[in-house]
Amino acid sequence: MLDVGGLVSGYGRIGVLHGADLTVGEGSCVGILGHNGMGKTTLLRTIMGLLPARAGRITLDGTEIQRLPTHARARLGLGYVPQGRLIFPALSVLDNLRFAILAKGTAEAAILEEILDGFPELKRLLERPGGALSGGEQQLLSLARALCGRPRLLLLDEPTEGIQPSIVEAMVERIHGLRRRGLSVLLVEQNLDFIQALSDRILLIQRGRITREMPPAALADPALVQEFVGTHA
Ligand SMILES: Nc1ncnc2c1ncn2[C@@H]1O[C@H](COP(=O)(O)OP(=O)(O)OP(=O)(O)O)[C@@H](O)[C@H]1O
Repeated sequence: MLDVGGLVSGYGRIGVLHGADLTVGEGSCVGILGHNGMGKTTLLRTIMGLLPARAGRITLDGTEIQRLPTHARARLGLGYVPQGRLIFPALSVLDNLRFAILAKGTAEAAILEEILDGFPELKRLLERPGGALSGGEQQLLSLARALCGRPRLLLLDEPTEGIQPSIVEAMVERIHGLRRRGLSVLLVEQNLDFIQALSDRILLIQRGRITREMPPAALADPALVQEFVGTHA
């Protein structure tokens, strides 16, 4: 479904991705692991069109999208949950969701009902300002917002960062549920249990390139984890 080849991007004169290659098959979940600063967020932002690709190709279901603006990529089925839950803190939960639906331009009531059925935790918080939610609740809102666009492939950037274990479990359940309904996922994550629970394949990113692929079971090997994951570049 997603095919990325030779992707190059960065910030100003700083190169970050130096020819990244990866694929995500229809209905599958691919996890990306790597030390801090290796380019995981940059990879997702470039796929979503928030950063321009300087070279390389991004193909979604056979259509080249690397030159399309972000909203066109969203219309073709890409959804993005950025790191750090970029919700509107002053808007209520309901208005945060409405805003996302407005951006999609589809019938509000039907989508709202569908989304809230999947997020019972948010249903009782609809009038509360987004900024007054706990970190985990904000993360669920951020996920719910991305789903308002009815994506077929979801790009998830460290969804468990700074949230309590019970919400991590809820996120795993939620994402499993979405996958059962056919959603594909590209997941950047430092939480090894989370990435192992969700991914069919795990890719390692080192200095802006995908250098290795491994099955999720390989994360049981502490030496391997020590070598490729962690906080030091
Ligand atoms: N807006 C920016 N301007 C300049 N350099 C940036 C910018 N954002 C990120 N970088 C640099 O690009 C490199 C890759 O950053 P990126 O956020 O993609 O890494 P990451 O693998 O997602 O790291 P982390 O796990 O810490 O989120 C880093 O060296 C970072 O300092």
